[in-house]
Amino acid sequence: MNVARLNMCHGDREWHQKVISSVRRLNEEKGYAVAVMMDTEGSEIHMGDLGGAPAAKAEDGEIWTFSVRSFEAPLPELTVHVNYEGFAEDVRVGDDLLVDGGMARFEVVEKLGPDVKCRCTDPGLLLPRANLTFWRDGSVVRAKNAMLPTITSKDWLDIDFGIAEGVDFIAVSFVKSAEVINHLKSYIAARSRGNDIAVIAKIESIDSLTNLEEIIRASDGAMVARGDLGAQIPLEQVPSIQQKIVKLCRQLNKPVVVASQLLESMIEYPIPTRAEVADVSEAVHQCADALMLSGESAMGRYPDKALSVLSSVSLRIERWWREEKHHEPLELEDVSSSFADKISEEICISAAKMANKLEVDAVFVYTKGGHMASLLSRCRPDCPIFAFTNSTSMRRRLNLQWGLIPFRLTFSDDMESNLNRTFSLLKARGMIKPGDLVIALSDMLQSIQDGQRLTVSVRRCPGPRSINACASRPRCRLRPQPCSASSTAIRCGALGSATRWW
Ligand SMILES: Nc1ncnc2c1ncn2[C@@H]1O[C@H](COP(=O)(O)OP(=O)(O)O)[C@@H](O)[C@H]1O
Ligand SMILES: C=C(OP(=O)(O)O)C(=O)O
Ligand SMILES: [K+]
Ligand SMILES: [Mg+2]
Repeated sequence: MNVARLNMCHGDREWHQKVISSVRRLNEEKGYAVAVMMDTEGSEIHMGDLGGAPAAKAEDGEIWTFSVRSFEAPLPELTVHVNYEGFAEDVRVGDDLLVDGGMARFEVVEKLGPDVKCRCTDPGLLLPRANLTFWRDGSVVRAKNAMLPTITSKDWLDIDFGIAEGVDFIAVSFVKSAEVINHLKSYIAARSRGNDIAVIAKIESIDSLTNLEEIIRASDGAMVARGDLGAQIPLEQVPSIQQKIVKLCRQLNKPVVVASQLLESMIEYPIPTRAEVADVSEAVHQCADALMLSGESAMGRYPDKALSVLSSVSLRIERWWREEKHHEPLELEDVSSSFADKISEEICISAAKMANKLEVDAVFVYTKGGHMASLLSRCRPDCPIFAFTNSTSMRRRLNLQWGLIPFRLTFSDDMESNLNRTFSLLKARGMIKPGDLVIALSDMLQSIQDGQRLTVSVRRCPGPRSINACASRPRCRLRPQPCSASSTAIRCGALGSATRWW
């Protein structure tokens, strides 16, 4: 895994703090760079805790009470609490009430003050804190519920917690506009004392689709949060919207995560369905930056298996796609706003083209702010990109982006020494071998080399060549790491040519 997501809908801060400490400890002990992403709860409408019961079964035709009243455990029979006070006002008799996007369905039959009586029309299992949406005439109802804030007072406390803990990413649930992203970014800038936290917009509501481009422009990345998205729009629209968001993010040079239900059946079974494997394959083929598990690793029976399946399927698809040269090149539009940036952008485009044409074994990029690495990742070259940065937090952050294998390196003013040290570092890890052809580029060379625009160089890895130099040493970053009850994301694209070493 490359990123651990903490979903603030579940667990308390103390619990999340323990997960963060475990990730930190593993990073230190094993030299990993697993990043932490905190994910806000937002104003989602959901059921209560079912009075401590793990689940409740709703049968066809049963009349259930959905109430905004609070109850002492145990709950009265066939009754659930709803967390949103305006619920009874917003719904109308005849509305459809969907639990978890349709895992169970009810029809509203009567309203009695704070209580709403509903008849079960699709029987199913109700899980604690399950999401609720109500539908009228084929669309999700947007009444007073649409006015709820994107970041609630509880979310602000969670965000303060995230800043204090030094998380790497904050993912904002149910984003409706770019303003909320801008607001959060200034809030973070004022409080995090130079420790930049990237803000990821979760695309999972109708409003986020209406304002898609401005939201993504304002954010440092996006997540196609298909769980809630599929509960807000007709399901058949989700695949095309996923494709559109992934493409748009690449055009705008923002990392994009495809999330939810990738291997859903592995919550219960040790192997995925064929359809799930095809879904993973599609996301990899679309060149998404990262794929995210949720229930599979948060509460499933096979969290580590699910992660290995996600990793091995992605590896296989990437290898196939590279060997067969299956990808259609995407015409990249300009992203740079200044001339200096434009130079970096053009260098990256040329370097990626060169890497593919010369069939080099790797690209090295030396970057302090991460910009050059992300511009290179955007070109999706056919080889791994080893990114060297002088900060551990930037290293973790780069871990989300397609194709980047980030390392921390104390930069010296002498670029030759930087290069030699990185050759040694990667040789020692079996990631390159003597004789390998490498393209090195940097967004620091300009200042180091006193104005010379020497930013791209083609090298061979020094040392005696030996065919078996890197034989069969599995790379430690691919071993699944323990991660109880949080979501996990893996980054795509970094592993292609490395797989032949297995
Ligand atoms: N920290 C946690 N502790 C216990 N259960 C969790 C935790 N995180 C997630 N879960 C369980 O895993 C399911 C799927 O996780 P996720 O997609 O993150 O949440 P949700 O379904 O609420 O959006 C949740 O519905 C919940 O039952
Ligand atoms: C990733 C998602 O958000 P969450 O799991 O927080 O509901 C989703 O809805 O797909
Ligand atoms: K959430
Ligand atoms: Mg969601």
